[in-house]
Amino acid sequence: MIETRQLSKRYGAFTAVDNISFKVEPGQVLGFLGPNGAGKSTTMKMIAGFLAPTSGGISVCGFDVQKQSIQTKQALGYLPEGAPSYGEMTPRKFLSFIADVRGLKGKHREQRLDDVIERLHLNAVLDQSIETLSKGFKRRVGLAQAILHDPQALVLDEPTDGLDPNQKHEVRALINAMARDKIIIISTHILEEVHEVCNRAIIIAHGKVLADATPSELEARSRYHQAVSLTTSNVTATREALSRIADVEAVEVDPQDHRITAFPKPGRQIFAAVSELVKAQGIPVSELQLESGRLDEVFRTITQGEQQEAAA
Ligand SMILES: Nc1ncnc2c1ncn2[C@@H]1O[C@H](COP(=O)(O)OP(=O)(O)OP(=O)(O)O)[C@@H](O)[C@H]1O
Repeated sequence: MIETRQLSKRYGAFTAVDNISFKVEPGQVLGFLGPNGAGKSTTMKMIAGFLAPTSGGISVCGFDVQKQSIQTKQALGYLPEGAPSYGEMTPRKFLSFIADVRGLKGKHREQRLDDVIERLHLNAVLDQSIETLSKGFKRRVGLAQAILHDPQALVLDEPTDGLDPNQKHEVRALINAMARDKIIIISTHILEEVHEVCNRAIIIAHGKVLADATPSELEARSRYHQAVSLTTSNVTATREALSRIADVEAVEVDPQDHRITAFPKPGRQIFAAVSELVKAQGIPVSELQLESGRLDEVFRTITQGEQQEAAA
């Protein structure tokens, strides 16, 4: 388990992380979301033991991060923001160095090195200096060092930053494969990533936790939750017909793609009624979709609401 207890970090008078408490159990992939400067990296650095908290405590797999730093580092893999240090080293030398620091020996050492090199597809760049690698490869070298000792807990700061769509997909698959028995915390700006890899999400802003829920629970807070969207060439008539359905509260047309969205009255379901209407009136529809909710809208509402409160 990773546990933070009333964790705070202040830089002079500025509070970057403000009284954050949470527990993450094995099998959970926690997505840490928040606008720029929210305090995500600062929290992750404290969990990884790279930054001392101003107050509060952290334990990783039962070890106190500050008092048992060696045991914590054995139990934890950490991918910091940006590229690995030691840019003049090649990935081969860098990973070999990390293997030594981690105390890996003999056959096990070779197996772990082979495993991460293969998983992160590093073979082609093993002998090129890290500083000359593309951003995506630098990120993958960082990930390789984080998982090299096969730790029980992983803290990954923006693991897919700089990767192309194929690489993003592969790294998300890797995280999913590791998720079964590990404790994983990732920070991300990419909301679709939350769906693909996380089974829990914490939204923070100004160093405070504003939401802690599953991605589905967050989506259920969206005004699009249970709304029905469709695309048709017959926009005006369809809009009018939809607004006459008894359980429809409002109908909106996206000014950009002319997609029509019907919103249900609270607690009502409208998908069946909309489908029947489309069939009965022979409306030419190219897409008809029941919306689960939009995380981007929930994220904006939660974080901007907090900003407005802070300004008031
Ligand atoms: N060493 C430092 N001295 C003073 N302020 C700092 C220091 N490190 C971070 N901060 C401030 O603390 C706040 C939180 O920073 P942090 O990097 O944790 O945010 P973040 O959520 O990771 O942002 P991003 O999404 O942009 O990476 C920011 O306002 C940042 O400017």
